[in-house]
Amino acid sequence: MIKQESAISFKNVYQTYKGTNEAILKGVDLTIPKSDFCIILGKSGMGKSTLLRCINGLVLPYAGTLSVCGILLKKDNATMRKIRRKTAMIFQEYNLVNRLTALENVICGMLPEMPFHRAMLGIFTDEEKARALSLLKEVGLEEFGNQRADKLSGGQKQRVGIARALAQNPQIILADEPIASLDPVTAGGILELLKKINQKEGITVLISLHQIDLAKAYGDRIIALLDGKIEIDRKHGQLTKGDIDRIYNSQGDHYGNLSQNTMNGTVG
Ligand SMILES: Nc1ncnc2c1ncn2[C@@H]1O[C@H](COP(=O)(O)OP(=O)(O)OP(=O)(O)O)[C@@H](O)[C@H]1O
Repeated sequence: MIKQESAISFKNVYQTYKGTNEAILKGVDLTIPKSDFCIILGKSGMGKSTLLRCINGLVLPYAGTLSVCGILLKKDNATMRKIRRKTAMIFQEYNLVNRLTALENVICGMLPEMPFHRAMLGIFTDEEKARALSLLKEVGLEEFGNQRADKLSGGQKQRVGIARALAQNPQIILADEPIASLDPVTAGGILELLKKINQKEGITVLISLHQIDLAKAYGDRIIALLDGKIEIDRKHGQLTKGDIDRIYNSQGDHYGNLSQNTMNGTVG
């Protein structure tokens, strides 16, 4: 078997926030190979967002090692810049600039690579505009380039968020509850799009979700955080009811009886 290079590698990683006594991540060991499409489950507050934020250096572990695309995460600007150029984030609330058009929002993904004066003055080349347009086409929004971001629907905004992420030419996409504000059909469309991008371009995709049914439908791999560690790590189709019990009903029952709501619906 050919050994796959890893995109992300956590080794015994601990993380905490300032002013918090207890660690959030307590010895995370996790290897994500290149081109994985991996979904992260876990009860609210278990550290899914924290795990994603560690990967692009928004928060830093205090112990253990974390490598991203072969680069060891360290608290120096040069390393951070390198890692941030390889990782793009997609957010639950889209984080678009409302007063800009869809096209301009996509171009925002290219700003780190642009000369400072052009980025400051908003002077974009025809090539950059054409690339942004082709990315809008890729996410199905070719005709919405001139639409202000605040005039788009939630699903359209998230598609612009995905196009903006792609404009960064990332090797890894980190999506933090990207469908939490969307209806089920639109949500499925967004996961479908991320899957297509993963398959077509080989970009590693890591998504935190609360929807077990969608995690099972789309995740090639499903991991779950519990008490600061990776409690469950399953390939597509292997997640069991017992796993779901462990993820959501351990330590007393925060969510009522497991049964119906966690097997099929949204939890969090
Ligand atoms: N900036 C912060 N400062 C202090 N504590 C924080 C900060 N961000 C998150 N936390 C705490 O860290 C823990 C993990 O939060 P995190 O957002 O990573 O969990 P999550 O699993 O993504 O939750 P959810 O599913 O509700 O989004 C929580 O107890 C949260 O209160």
